[in-house]
Amino acid sequence: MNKSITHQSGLPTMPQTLIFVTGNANKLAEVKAILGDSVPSLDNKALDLPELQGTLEEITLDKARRAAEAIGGPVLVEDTCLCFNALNGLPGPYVKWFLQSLGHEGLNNMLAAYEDKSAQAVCTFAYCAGPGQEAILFEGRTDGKIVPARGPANFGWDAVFEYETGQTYAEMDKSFKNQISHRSKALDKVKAWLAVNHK
Ligand SMILES: O=c1nc[nH]c2c1ncn2[C@H]1C[C@H](O)[C@@H](COP(=O)(O)OP(=O)(O)OP(=O)(O)O)O1
Ligand SMILES: [Mg+2]
Repeated sequence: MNKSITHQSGLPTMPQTLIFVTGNANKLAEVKAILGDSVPSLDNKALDLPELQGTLEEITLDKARRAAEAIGGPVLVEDTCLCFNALNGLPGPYVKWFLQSLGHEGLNNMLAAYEDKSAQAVCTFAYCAGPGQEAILFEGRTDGKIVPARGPANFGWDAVFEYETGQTYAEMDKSFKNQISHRSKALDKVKAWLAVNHK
């Protein structure tokens, strides 16, 4: 159970344990590696929450609300998008379903008609203090381009996303990915905010 600090007003604020809710073990491993001991109160819960359709902000805010209701306390969630510039940002938040149906080759084929293979990896974290509370967003973006798969295929679209070094995310040392990734950029903002607001 979460313990909470009580303000003079009597309203509970900033409970000590923050639950990161995700159904994705690879995301969890990266979040733990990036945050290290900097957020000692972080725990996690494996739940695959239903996701709304809409903008990435709407989807992540709604995901946070559902997570806070499921957990009954403060939560962190994140939603990851892969946005193809030639397709005005699609598949974006729907990349999970495109990847599941079409695979790495299908993601490449989606861009066959376009010269522009550039893409952005976007990670949006949301913090929600509890059921019925408004969530706050933290976004990180990394530019790259879509290439035929190279490297281990064990995490989503890592093998088809090439960074400016010429390596795909999948070919990188994990520690290097965790320095330059969309997720690490978003977590820098989360970390700074938690340091002030969540003790
Ligand atoms: O760094 C990444 N490198 C490669 N692929 C990635 C990355 N991060 C997420 N992904 C994949 C997982 C899923 O196919 C889609 C995002 O969908 P998304 O809903 O955010 O993730 P999910 O459903 O697996 O976990 P969650 O329970 O946190 O919603 O992109
Ligand atoms: Mg999901």
